[in-house]
Amino acid sequence: MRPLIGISCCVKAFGANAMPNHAASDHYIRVVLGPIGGVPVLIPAAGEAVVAELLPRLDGILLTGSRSNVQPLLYQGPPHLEGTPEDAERDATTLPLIRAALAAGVPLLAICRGFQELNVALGGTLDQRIQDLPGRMDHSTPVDQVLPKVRTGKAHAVRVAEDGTLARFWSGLDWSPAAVPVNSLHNQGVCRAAPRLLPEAWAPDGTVEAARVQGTDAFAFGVQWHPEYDWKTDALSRRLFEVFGAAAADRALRRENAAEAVQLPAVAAE
Ligand SMILES: N[C@@H](CCC(=O)NCCCC(=O)O)C(=O)O
Repeated sequence: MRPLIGISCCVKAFGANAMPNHAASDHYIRVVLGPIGGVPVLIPAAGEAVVAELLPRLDGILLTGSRSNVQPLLYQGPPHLEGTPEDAERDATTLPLIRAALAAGVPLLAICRGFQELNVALGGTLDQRIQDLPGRMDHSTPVDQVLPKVRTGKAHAVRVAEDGTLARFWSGLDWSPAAVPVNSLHNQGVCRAAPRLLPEAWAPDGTVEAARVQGTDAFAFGVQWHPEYDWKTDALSRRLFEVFGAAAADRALRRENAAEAVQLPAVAAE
């Protein structure tokens, strides 16, 4: 049985009359079907009650990137600059989803906005426009930029902790912890890391680029970059998804065994 991987959706207005749609990019569907080796299950941005129903049936959670941003009120931050996109319904779904997934030991991989959500869900705060802060780099992409290479190409290098979980995921591959090239499509980033979030990779300006969640044996990891865009050509991106997929497959097996164990007494009684 392939693991069921929940994918967080945004609420986006498009189509006839710009009606609201619950949507996730095709890249996330392809990466679940590809190196993760699972079956994609879209999680609508429909709030906590749906999370409670869905989570026990899932084997992994993939938190997606988005042009929208976590509402500042959720981390006691100053209001966004006018025109900064938010998605309150997504926040009302993903933050409880993250806390519940960690409590239940459901493997979780968080990408870009998902990584920022992970930090906020666990009590951290965000910088809203890294490019405006003194001494920091511009990690963003112009919104009118359509060249595919912006997503698949590399924008800067990150330094990776040599003794961390990311280094372990990548063991046996050809890479150097001093400089791993990544793409970059964000304005915001971790300001104060949540107490349970342990940073494991940094951009040259100190921006946290990857972190693991402490206090759980489950796979619980986030990256600020976008491995979903280049896993076909980048072995490090691909490996990240494969390790997550293996953790989800393990959970699927345990769920299946537990379901069989529950059924056994009933069979014996017949
Ligand atoms: N809006 C946040 C999060 C950035 C993010 O998740 N970007 C995804 C962009 C996807 C794409 O354009 O291909 C921020 O700005 O930090």
